[in-house]
Amino acid sequence: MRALIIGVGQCGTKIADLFSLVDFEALAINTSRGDLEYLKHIPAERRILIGESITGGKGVNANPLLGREAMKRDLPMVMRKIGSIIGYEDVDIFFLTFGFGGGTGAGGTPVLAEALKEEYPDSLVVAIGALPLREEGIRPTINAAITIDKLSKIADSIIAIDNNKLKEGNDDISHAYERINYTIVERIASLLALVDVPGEQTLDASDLKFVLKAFGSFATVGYAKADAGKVKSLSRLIIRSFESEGLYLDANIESALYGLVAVHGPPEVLKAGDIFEALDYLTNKIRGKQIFRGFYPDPREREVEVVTLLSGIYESRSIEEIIVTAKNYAKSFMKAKEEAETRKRELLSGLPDFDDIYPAEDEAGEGGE
Ligand SMILES: Nc1nc2c(ncn2[C@@H]2O[C@H](COP(=O)(O)OP(=O)(O)OP(=O)(O)O)[C@@H](O)[C@H]2O)c(=O)[nH]1
Repeated sequence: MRALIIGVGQCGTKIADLFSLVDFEALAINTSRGDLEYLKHIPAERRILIGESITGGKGVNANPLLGREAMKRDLPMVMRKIGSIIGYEDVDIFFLTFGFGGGTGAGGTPVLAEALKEEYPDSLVVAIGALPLREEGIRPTINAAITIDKLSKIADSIIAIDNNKLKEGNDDISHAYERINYTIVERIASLLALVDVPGEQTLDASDLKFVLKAFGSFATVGYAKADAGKVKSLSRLIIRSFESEGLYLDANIESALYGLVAVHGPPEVLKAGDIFEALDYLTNKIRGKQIFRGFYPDPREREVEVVTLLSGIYESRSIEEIIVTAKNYAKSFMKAKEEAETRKRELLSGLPDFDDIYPAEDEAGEGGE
């Protein structure tokens, strides 16, 4: 299976950079030259500066209108670059990584997603976006809500990562982001690493594409890992991967349409009875009742790793909170704006124009003679 990871904006390019570290094909797109230079693993020729004519390479300061414009202006150059990386072998899935709350990622990602869909209709476009922290204030929430709406009409699935759910205690923010980014990459890389790999019962690219082709609804990746010697019940470990602590989005998994579970570990632990018990449980729990599965017994392995992907989710508290907050804010903002306009009209109405007060230039001249 071929996946191409494209990071947009600072958050997105940092995540793409980690994918590059674990050997995925990745590229980085940003309006900020400094942020592109800061990356460690994506080669320089795969870092694309956009919107230089608008921002001078200095970023868009959380303004998604500028992020959108930057991507639009430089889209031909971006698509040429992507085409040259792809060459003649098809890409199965484009993963676009970005932060929902910023300007470059939120504004630029939907534009790029649409162009990719048009140019590569057989490939999937899956958005992987970090949702803003509550304490960041209203603008990131608005940016996120509008971007969710746009992507839901373009992308095949949206894997939303709720920063609020992954941020722990008093972690300082840059460490928190770093840890969250590792978590995202570890989970998705583990999942992708198990596709098209020989095993007991395997997952291939078409299974993964089937699960992710979910008309722009939400998907979430769960994960659980344990020392093989310490696993008392594999079925409980599997269930843990998709119960709430395993997921990084507050979501009602019962609303999911499709699921996929991959289990990797030493053969003596991968007992069929245990695996089927957990799969039956998950199949009955989700609305769509379709679960794809892959078991990968590996005698060299000492840990058991479970990756779960649930898609077609349309009930999520994390998402609802953002949409409702943005809608309420928009409503009260529009009302305040209307009131301000009414007051302005009332205050200024009845004022004369200059010519009502001052005599015209030639009249003044005549008067002066
Ligand atoms: N998980 C995660 N979230 C991040 C990270 N960096 C920023 N964010 C989130 O992403 C949003 C900001 O997006 P950025 O990527 O920094 O912004 P940008 O797209 O580069 O846009 P501009 O900075 O405005 O040019 C905020 O809501 C942050 O919470 C990160 O490294 N990891």
